[in-house]
Amino acid sequence: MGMLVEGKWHDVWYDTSGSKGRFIREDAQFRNWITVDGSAGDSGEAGFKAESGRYHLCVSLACPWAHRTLMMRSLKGLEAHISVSVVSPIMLEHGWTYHRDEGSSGDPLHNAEFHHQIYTAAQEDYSGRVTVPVLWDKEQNTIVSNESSEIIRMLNEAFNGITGNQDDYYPVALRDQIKQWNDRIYPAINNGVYRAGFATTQGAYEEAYRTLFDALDDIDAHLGSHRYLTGERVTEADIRLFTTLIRFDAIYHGHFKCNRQRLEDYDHIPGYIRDIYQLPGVADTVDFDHIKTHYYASHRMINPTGVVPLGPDIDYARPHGRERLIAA
Ligand SMILES: N[C@@H](CCC(=O)N[C@@H](CS)C(=O)NCC(=O)O)C(=O)O
Repeated sequence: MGMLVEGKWHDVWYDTSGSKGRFIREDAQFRNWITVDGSAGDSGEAGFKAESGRYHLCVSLACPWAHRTLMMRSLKGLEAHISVSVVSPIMLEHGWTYHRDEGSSGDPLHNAEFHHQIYTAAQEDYSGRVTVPVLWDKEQNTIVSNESSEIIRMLNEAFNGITGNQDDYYPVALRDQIKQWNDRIYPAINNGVYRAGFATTQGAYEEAYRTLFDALDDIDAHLGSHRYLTGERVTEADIRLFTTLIRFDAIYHGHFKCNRQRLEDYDHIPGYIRDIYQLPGVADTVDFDHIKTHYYASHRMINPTGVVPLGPDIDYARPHGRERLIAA
């Protein structure tokens, strides 16, 4: 774990000393947009036009933020149009790497050994965290975006003319509802599990834990009468929630101390997880080997031995029974 300072790699863990032990996630810095016609917006920088074969995603199969982009790529039928490389699940003093012997696909873009080389290839003097996902433009040789919430919106709408896939996970009529869910779920759940797991004081941990389970309780109750968060159709809010939920019992419950209960012990959340898991193509984006190896073997500050637990043994392919909520 580390970061770049003016293009040079430094091996440092998250600094919580100025925030009373609270983990604060840094904002992503590359925030450009792919559009249908490549229009650059008002700021005048070069635009990014949706084209088949031009863009590439660098992901970790372990990372819930990167997982959003893989899910959207799959649901929108973009596999043949946007290529992917996968980092090693083990992230230690060099940050994310492309070590093939540890399960990485290698880096087809620059044959880089380290993911931070992708950042300095885009911007020589980059300062900041070196995260996945990264959406890379092979034409301009630069990073379009390293913010998953924005990448999934681009994948949802910019490539429809190329794929013919018109499925809309961010429909205009549901945007207010989606925003309300995202605004609650991001701090309390997506980032909430990290706030619990990376807290370095008892108070910071307890605050995150309570907020997390309050939100999960509310969602479980909501899902008792709604198949998906906004009702009858899957939206980006479900995709964003799913990537945290699918990791919860295997990782966050133990490793991040989110252990009031397992998600499997809720009434409605387990069926909801399986419902999304069983959407076409989604199961193929879930890799528990990478997920478990990454968290348990990389966060040596939390798990110094790096030993990876064998359980839990949960069958996400078993029937979910949630079709009944559509007719209700
Ligand atoms: N806001 C970013 C966050 C991405 C992120 O934090 N990814 C984690 C992996 S789960 C990462 O790469 N962390 C490395 C680091 O912080 O040094 C997004 O949603 O894309």
